[in-house]
Amino acid sequence: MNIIGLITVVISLLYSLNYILLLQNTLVGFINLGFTIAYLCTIAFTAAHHSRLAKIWFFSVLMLHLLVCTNVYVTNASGFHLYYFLVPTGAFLLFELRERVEQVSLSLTALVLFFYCENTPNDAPLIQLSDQMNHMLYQSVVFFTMLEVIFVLYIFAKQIDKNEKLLILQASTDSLTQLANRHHFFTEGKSLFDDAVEKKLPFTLVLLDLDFFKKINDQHGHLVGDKCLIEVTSTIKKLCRENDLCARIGGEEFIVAMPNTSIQDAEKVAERMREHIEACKINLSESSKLTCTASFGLADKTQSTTELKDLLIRADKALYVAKESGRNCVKPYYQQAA
Ligand SMILES: Nc1nc2c(ncn2[C@@H]2O[C@H](COP(=O)(O)OP(=O)(O)OP(=O)(O)O)[C@@H](O)[C@H]2O)c(=O)[nH]1
Repeated sequence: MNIIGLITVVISLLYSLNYILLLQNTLVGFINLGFTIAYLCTIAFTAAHHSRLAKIWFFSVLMLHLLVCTNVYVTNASGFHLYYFLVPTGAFLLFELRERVEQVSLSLTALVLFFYCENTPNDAPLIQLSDQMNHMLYQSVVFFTMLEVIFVLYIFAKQIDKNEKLLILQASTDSLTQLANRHHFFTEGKSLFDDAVEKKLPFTLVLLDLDFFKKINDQHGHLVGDKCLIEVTSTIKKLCRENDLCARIGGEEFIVAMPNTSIQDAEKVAERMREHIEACKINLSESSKLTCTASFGLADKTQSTTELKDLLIRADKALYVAKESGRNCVKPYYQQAA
């Protein structure tokens, strides 16, 4: 709103200077300066967080201004009433979606005023203009209208782009940990896996699950449980490489896809993660701290794993073995095959 208000202030100021300096009519110039100050108030209202009032004020001043231009300063031959076309576009862009009443009523008012100005001749304008000057003003109106439409559409396109990016991010991110969610993991992970198959490069999945997490929730509450999940997330992220894909695929279940990593190397990383999680202390109060542990299951791409889900099944089996072996340990799938 501030940018549009500011642009309008500049355009209105240019017209004021035109009336005073070129057309030598100080009365009209000063009336127009009054409207310029009124546009400036829009910025003041926005700064004072009266956003809805600022928008209503802006469009009301604009419509009154156009009426005065067309029916007091000059005549409709100068085409000032063409600026009414900007009102519906601006109103639908600037008001919130729920502010339908404002959008529709301002647009309808602009429509009515346009036809009123179009059909009402001004027999006694304050400035008598030659045909040439009328034509020049008419062209300036078309020029500024087009400029503002381009600007408004540009902002609109940027807003759509921003919203689209936000929606994509929200649809692919876990809101608590900000990690990729299950859906995103399977989409992104599949392309990483397929790439590894194509290039015949190693690829390992590390699946980890917090131990006795239900007990943590039951004893300390869900907020503390959430704190654990956030802490574990930061530990995993700290120890992963940039190319690894980390995700939260269940309540207390995380996964890391490690492209171009052998199961032996991934095991070392997983062991480091396990140690860091075990060493991590979550503050419950000044004097008490909570620790948690996690179990890990690993599986790597082999000749017999043609799909990501095959790897996940194996990593899940390895995780089961880790849980059965007393938890807080790392179990690669190949150890069980032996
Ligand atoms: N705080 C919190 N808890 C969650 C969230 N999602 C799932 N949980 C809890 O995680 C717990 C998982 O419990 P279980 O599946 O029994 O696993 P566990 O207690 O960790 O036992 P093991 O995995 O066998 O060591 C449940 O109590 C869920 O309510 C979450 O977003 N926040």
